[in-house]
Amino acid sequence: MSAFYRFALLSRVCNFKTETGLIHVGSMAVNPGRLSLTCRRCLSGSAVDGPARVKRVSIEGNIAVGKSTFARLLQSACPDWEVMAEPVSKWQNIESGTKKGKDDAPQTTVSNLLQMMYQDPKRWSYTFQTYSCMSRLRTQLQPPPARLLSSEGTPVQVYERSVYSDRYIFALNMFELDCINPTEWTVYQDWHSLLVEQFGHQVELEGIIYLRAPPEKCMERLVHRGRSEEEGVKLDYLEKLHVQHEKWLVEKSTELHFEKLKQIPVLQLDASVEFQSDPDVREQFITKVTNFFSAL
Ligand SMILES: Nc1ncnc2c1ncn2[C@@H]1O[C@H](COP(=O)(O)OP(=O)(O)OP(=O)(O)O)[C@@H](O)[C@H]1O
Ligand SMILES: Nc1nc(=O)c2ncn([C@H]3C[C@H](O)[C@@H](CO)O3)c2[nH]1
Repeated sequence: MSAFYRFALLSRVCNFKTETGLIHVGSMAVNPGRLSLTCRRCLSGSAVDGPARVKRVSIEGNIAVGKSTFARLLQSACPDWEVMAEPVSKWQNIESGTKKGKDDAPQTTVSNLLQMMYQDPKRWSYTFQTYSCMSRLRTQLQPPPARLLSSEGTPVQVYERSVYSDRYIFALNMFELDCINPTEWTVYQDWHSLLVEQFGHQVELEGIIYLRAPPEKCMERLVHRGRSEEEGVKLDYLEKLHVQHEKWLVEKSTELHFEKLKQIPVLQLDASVEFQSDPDVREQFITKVTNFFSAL
């Protein structure tokens, strides 16, 4: 595809305006902070139909595949898109403050549940999944910002992972690895189903973006990122998570328990390509995402 055609295509769906007023798609993420993006009608508009319903989409993918990086790209590309980050820092800093010291002064302990889970998965996986799922639920229940509610385009709330990957990727994987025992797995599934059914439409998604890359590439990025809790993560673990993603989102062989989830459209993107230094690749990604959102 020629550069001109790409430019024309992207300009049709989403006009990016620089500070100078020039439409300048190619430099979009080179320096996103400098951009003022205007694409109120970048998605099939509902301006004439009254307030738009906010669509909800999750970004799924293996550890270190690039979800946060991709999410930042989306956030800078269109004001109608609101990205909700995975609450990792909450899992790393759990404050418990009930114990009293000798002098009766209240004491606060901070624990890192992410680290505890990686260091002793048999002991902590169930606890981790209860907390990760609860924090994802809280994120998915947050109302959209006013900016999205008053949008004349098609506003989209984008979540980094979801209550569904919590169950069908991670908790399932931990069960299969024997880090969650059969009783814990039954209990987890029971409350997970109850919560998702009770919250109904509030936690439903309209679409999923699957960032796909070979586990070896994710391992490379994980090592490069150097998050201390992940020091002991082996390629074998990423391979298992890759298989879980493939079964759920590509082969569709994972047993699902929610009707809407069985029909959900999935946009698959090749995340093994380097887009941070390549504006053409970024443009292609944004175009695909824009078209995907407009079709939901
Ligand atoms: N397309 C890319 N090309 C090259 N490097 C990338 C790309 N995307 C992300 N990275 C790098 O890979 C590392 C992991 O990226 P990131 O933190 O976005 O992953 P993630 O999927 O959000 O991770 P997690 O599963 O832990 O939430 C970072 O160092 C990031 O700079
Ligand atoms: N066991 C387990 N269950 C989850 O639901 C889950 N979600 C994320 N993670 C790990 C992956 C990254 O190291 C880090 C940030 O994504 O947290 C999880 N680990």
